Amino acid sequence: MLEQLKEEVCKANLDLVKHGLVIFTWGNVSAIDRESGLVVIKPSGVSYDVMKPSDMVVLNLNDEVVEGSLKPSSDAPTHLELYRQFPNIGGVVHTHSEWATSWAQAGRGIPAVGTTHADYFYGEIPCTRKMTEAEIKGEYELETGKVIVETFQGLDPDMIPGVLVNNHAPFTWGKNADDAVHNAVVIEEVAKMTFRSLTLNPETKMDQVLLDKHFLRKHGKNAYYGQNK
Ligand SMILES: O=C(CO)[C@@H](O)[C@H](O)COP(=O)(O)O
Repeated sequence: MLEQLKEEVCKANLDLVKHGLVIFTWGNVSAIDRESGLVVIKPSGVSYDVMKPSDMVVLNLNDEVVEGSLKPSSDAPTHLELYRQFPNIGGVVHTHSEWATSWAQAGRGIPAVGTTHADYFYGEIPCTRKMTEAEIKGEYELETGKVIVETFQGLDPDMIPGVLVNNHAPFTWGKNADDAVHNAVVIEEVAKMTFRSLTLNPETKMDQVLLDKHFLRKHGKNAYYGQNK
């Protein structure tokens, strides 16, 4: 099981490069085996050019390395906090993709103004609040995870599978690593298109009925916004 998950996570990390979402060693992808509670994540600082499945690092949800000789991604504490608090997710992605990072650095959430967005995110993709000095000076990556979870109080992470971390960059998630990468590609595309739409027409908005139509058609009748399931 873990060997297959290492293959999947390694491929997902390499797919970030394929989709043009990362350069150098930026970004990271992980996945969790919910049965064992073990998380497989990219090693820190390793070039994608030489990355292979056996380089992946295995952690438990207490952030302890249980397998692997390399250092886990520096963002591992953020991934782990999301797995602890969002029980339905199976994969997490972090990138510094250009357009989504621009919205994050501006401290703005991405509003839903089109059906491309609505097919994947049921409403605005939120931006977290600024982190406090204490949070930044503390266990920064863990605190980053906590501020993401705080941002989703009253929101359903299964219906909005992504977030912009203020002054930082996007995180996305999904049912597995591949799904999380898919959402990372989409958040970058809607970041680009929404910026252009608002530049052309700052007043543009999307009716709730159209948002409902597109999201509910793709994700089923039980999906609803702003309530706990
Ligand atoms: O967010 C960041 C840096 O701000 C990360 O995306 C790093 O760029 C990748 O770190 P590793 O996963 O290689 O530790």
